[in-house]
Amino acid sequence: MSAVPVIIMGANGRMGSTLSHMAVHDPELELAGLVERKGRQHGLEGFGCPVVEDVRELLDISGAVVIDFTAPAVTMDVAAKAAERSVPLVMGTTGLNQEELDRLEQLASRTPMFWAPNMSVGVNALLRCLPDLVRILGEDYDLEVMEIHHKHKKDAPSGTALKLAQCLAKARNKALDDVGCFSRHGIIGERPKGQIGVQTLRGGDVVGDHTVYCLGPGERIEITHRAHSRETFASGALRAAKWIGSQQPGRLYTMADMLG
Ligand SMILES: NC(=O)C1=CN([C@@H]2O[C@H](COP(=O)(O)OP(=O)(O)OC[C@H]3O[C@@H](n4cnc5c(N)ncnc54)[C@H](O)[C@@H]3O)[C@@H](O)[C@H]2O)C=CC1
Ligand SMILES: O=C(O)C1=N[C@H](C(=O)O)C[C@H](O)C1
Repeated sequence: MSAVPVIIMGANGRMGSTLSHMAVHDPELELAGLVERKGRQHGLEGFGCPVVEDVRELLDISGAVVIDFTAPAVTMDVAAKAAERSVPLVMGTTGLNQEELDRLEQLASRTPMFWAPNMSVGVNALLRCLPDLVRILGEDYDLEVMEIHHKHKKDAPSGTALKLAQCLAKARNKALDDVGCFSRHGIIGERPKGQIGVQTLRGGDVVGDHTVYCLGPGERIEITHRAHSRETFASGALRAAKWIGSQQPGRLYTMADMLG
């Protein structure tokens, strides 16, 4: 089978750089092009592929897949351009609002698209198990999610923490918008039954930690996922890049679809 040509957005970013270094050593992939802002392109010429500012310059590459870990406005822009040219797209950007996610669903009718707020196998395995845990524990266990990330992260809470909390709420047939609590300060009174707390810590160079707490009478469960390096996320994204090209347009695919 021939190598899948990949185009990497934000190539000098923390994720873009990890993806580029991994893709160039993967025999099933061909690093076909890099996209980065003017003034941030230093060192990228060393990859030996075209380096551009506008992804449209690369969308004619036959069989190409675009990978995007940048920022919401950039992701929405590249999604529109990829849809226009029917180029498959894998996105990991977080901080997208519901309107933006709805727009991605619409654009996915024109080309296969994949989005996941966390591309690690571990977090996605946890998402699979949580509904059973919540159902078995019942309503007497208070549910909280806590996340820690490096000091450069721009969005809060993390996309993963939101996804975990949405999963917990859904397991109780609730919407996170109705039961989520995103900050506590001052005389807040007793914790309302059924509330799902989501708390954010920021500092240092933490790659990404997430803990789900189930706090019950006489006991508690704490489940923690810690990413040891960004390669964990990048390997999920590169696997998605190899997978997405053979999927039909029509919906926004995610890790659960790929992992089966
Ligand atoms: N889904 C997942 O598994 C993961 C998601 N993320 C998310 O990925 C996103 C990026 O994270 P980082 O790599 O840490 O950020 P970063 O700030 O290190 O990298 C973003 C890169 O995008 C570039 N960029 C900005 N505008 C651009 C444009 N118009 N065209 C091309 N490049 C442009 C920036 O110059 C920068 O190099 C965040 O939303 C983060 O939450 C991060 C890790 C894992
Ligand atoms: O910005 C990051 O670094 C990460 N972002 C993702 C998120 O918001 O959940 C995934 C990962 O935890 C790293």
